[in-house]
Amino acid sequence: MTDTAFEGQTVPTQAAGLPGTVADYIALLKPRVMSLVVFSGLAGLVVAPGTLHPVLAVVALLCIAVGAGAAGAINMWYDRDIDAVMERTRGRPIPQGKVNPDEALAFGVVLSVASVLLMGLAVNWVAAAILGVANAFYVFVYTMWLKRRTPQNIVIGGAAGAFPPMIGWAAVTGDVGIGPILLFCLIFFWTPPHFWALALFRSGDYSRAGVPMLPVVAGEAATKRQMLAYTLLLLPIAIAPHWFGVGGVAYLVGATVLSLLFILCAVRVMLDKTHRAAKQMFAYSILYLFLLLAILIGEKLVA
Ligand code: HEM
Ligand SMILES: CC(C)=CCC/C(C)=C/CC/C(C)=C/COP(=O)(O)OP(=O)(O)O
Repeated sequence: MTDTAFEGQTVPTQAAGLPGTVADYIALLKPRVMSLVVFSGLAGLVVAPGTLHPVLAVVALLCIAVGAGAAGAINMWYDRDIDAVMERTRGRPIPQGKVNPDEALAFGVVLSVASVLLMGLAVNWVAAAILGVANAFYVFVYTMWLKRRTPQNIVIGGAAGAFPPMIGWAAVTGDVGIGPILLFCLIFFWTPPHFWALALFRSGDYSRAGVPMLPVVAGEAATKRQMLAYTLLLLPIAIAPHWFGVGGVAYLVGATVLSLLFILCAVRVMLDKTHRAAKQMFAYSILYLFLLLAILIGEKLVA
């Protein structure tokens, strides 16, 4: 493998004709992000009324994992130009020349179609349809349409990541009611503070790549105000499932305390002149969603 200089960094060029390794293809699926996506699908599956055969439950989760990962691979294919100039993403398989863009696209498309078909044939077509919509939303609405055009990209595009609990729920019941809609809302309103916390300390990346993320376009102060507004909105939204029979008292208490801490994070970010509080808020955002979903799952399992 040879190396070329890229913006002061050393970036390996593609090893002539060599296919990427398994690890490179796994990296295309954005596995760390997708782990929480799958966990949110599991939460929908567990809290839905009724039961699903354990084998089918595993198949449903596998389809969510593969479908979401495949959308991530197509996102990496489309965004290969900006990924190459952002410090956070320039180590990815395509900008590193480890996977050919056409192969990444084919990989993503084949897995997207396969995950939806398998979900439909093995589980049910309602869950399959929502998986297909989530996949298409991430690829076409967020990645191709909004990401490079508007600072509201992740507010609208965030809907893609909010579908997995609904998919898990529909895998069990074959339909969608108020419960999964509220879980959708939870992730939908969680996404802006989750992402903008990261965008605050990565704004140099986005500005260099010409991506109009909120801190780049509207500035840090406006972004911080928006983050606080979303965390305030999230408090009643996070506890709402409890009033509709999804999540018991432990969930109500957990959602209240965790949401108040999220608001506190947003206040600290507003007062912080450095990016320390934003980094902590980004890490907390992941813990917040993980713990909320874990309480939901745990409570249902011990009931
Ligand atoms: C449009 C919606 C979203 C946007 C724009 C977004 C953006 C991001 C970005 C840019 C990162 C950094 C990734 C990296 O460094 O490789 C990240 C990390 C992460 N996101 Fe999100 N996210 C969104 C929705 C979600 C959803 C719905 C989930 C799960 C339910 C999620 C879970 C995570 C996790 C677990 C990480 C940490 C990954 C790591 O450890 O590196 N995100 N997110
Ligand atoms: C079932 C299904 C299809 C679910 C989709 C799940 C989903 C939309 C998760 C969030 C996507 C995500 C990591 C966005 C990152 O933004 P980016 O792509 O701009 O981040 P990057 O700069 O790291 O590429």
